Amino acid sequence: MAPNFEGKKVKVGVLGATGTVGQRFIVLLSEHPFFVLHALGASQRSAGKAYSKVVAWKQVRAIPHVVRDMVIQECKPEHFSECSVVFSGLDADVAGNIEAAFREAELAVFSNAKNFRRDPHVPLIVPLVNTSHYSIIQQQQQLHSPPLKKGFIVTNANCSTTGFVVPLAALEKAFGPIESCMITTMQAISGAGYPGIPSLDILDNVVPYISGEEEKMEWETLKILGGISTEDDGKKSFDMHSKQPLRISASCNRVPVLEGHTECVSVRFAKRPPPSPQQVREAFQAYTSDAYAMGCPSAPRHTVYVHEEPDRPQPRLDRDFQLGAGVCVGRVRECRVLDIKFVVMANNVAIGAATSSIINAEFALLKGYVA
Ligand SMILES: NC(=O)C1=CN([C@@H]2O[C@H](COP(=O)(O)OP(=O)(O)OC[C@H]3O[C@@H](n4cnc5c(N)ncnc54)[C@H](OP(=O)(O)O)[C@@H]3O)[C@@H](O)[C@H]2O)C=CC1
Ligand SMILES: N[C@@H](CC(=O)OP(=O)(O)O)C(=O)O
Repeated sequence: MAPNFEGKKVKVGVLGATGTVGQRFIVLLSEHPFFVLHALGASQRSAGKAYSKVVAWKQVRAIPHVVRDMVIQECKPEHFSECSVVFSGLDADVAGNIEAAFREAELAVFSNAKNFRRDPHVPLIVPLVNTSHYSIIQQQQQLHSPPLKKGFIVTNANCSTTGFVVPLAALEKAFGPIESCMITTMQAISGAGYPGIPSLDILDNVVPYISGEEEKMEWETLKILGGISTEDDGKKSFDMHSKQPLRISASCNRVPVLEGHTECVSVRFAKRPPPSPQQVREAFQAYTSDAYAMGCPSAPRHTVYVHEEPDRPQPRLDRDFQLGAGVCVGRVRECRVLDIKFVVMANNVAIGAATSSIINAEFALLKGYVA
C-alpha cells in the first residue's frame, strides 16, 4: 500500500515540456498521487508564453487544465527553485548541460535523454528491472565537485532497449545468464519526436536505419542487466554483465506505426539444456518488479503480459494496456538457431520514456532518495 501524499505532494518541473515525451509527462503528472506540476521549461522559442499557446498538442485527451495557462520558463534552475524533482524530455543536443546545471542546483533529475546514460556514476534504470542500481547515487553525489547533498541524475533507457530488456531480465531471473541475443525492431514514428520523419519518407515504407539505435541497444542492455561491483576501497562500478559475457546483435527499422515499438527477439541461454517455450511463458508470467511491490502507483500489475493468441502483441491493439506501463510478449516458441524466440511490444512514449521516469521518481521518493 503506497503512502498518501495528499496535501503534501512534491512539486515537480518538466523540462522539454512541449515535446513528444514532455506532453506525456504532463498528462501523467497532471493527476498524480505523489507529484504536482509546478513549473514547465522549453526552449527560448517557447519561454515567456502560455503553454497552450505554443505547444503542438498531439495527445488524445485535452491539455490538462492545470498547465493551460502556465507560463513556460527557460530551462534554468532559478525558475525551478521551488521544485524538488525535474523530469527531462529535452532534446539530446541540449540535455547534457541543462541537466548537469539542475543537478548542481541540488534537484533530482529524471531524464529520458541519452547524454548521461554512459556516465560511470549515473544509474541507467528501467524501473521494471534494475532499481537496485539506485545504490550508486551516493557515489555520484560524493564525487561531484562540489559534493552534492540532494542533487542527482537518474536516466532511463532508450525506448527499444526498454522493451526487450524487461523480458530478458525475467529470463535471467528464472534460468540464469543469457549468452547471446538477436533482435530486430519495428519502431514507431513517435520515437523520432515531432515533427519527426517526413510523411513522404515513412508512408508506404520501412526505413532500415535509425541513427545510433543499434549501438545503444547493445550497450545499454549490458549496463542494465549487469550488477554493481564494489572494490576494496568501497568504490562502486557497473560490471556490464562481464562475469557472463552477453553478445547482442540488434537491427533497427522505422515503420509507419504511430506508437508502440515491436521487436522480434531470439535468445540462447548459458544453461543446457535450455528451458522449453512453456517454461519461458511461465517465467514471463511470474516476473514482477520491485517497483510494483514497493507500491509505486504507476508500476504495472503485469510486468510482462503474455499473449496466447498467435497474432499478438500488436501495437494498435496492445499499446494502451495498463496505460502502456508494462510490456506485452507473444509467439513464444523454439528457435532453430538459438534456443527460444518471441515477440515483444512496448509503448515507446510510455514505459519507453515518460512512464519509466515517473516510476523511477516514485521509487526514489518511497526509498527516501528525494529530499
Ligand atoms: N519519443 C520517444 O519515444 C523517446 C524519446 N526519448 C528522448 O527524450 C528526449 C525528448 O524526445 P522527444 O520528446 O521525442 O523530442 P521533441 O523534439 O518532441 O521535443 C524536444 C523538447 O526539447 C525542447 N528544446 C529543444 N531545444 C531546446 C533548448 N535549446 N533549450 C531548452 N529546451 C529545448 C523543445 O522545446 P521547444 O518546443 O521550445 O522547441 C521540446 O520541448 C530526447 O532526448 C529523446 O531522445 C527517449 C525515449 C523515447
Ligand atoms: N531513438 C528512439 C527514441 C529515442 O529518442 O531514443 P534515445 O532516447 O535513446 O535517444 C526512436 O527513434 O524510436
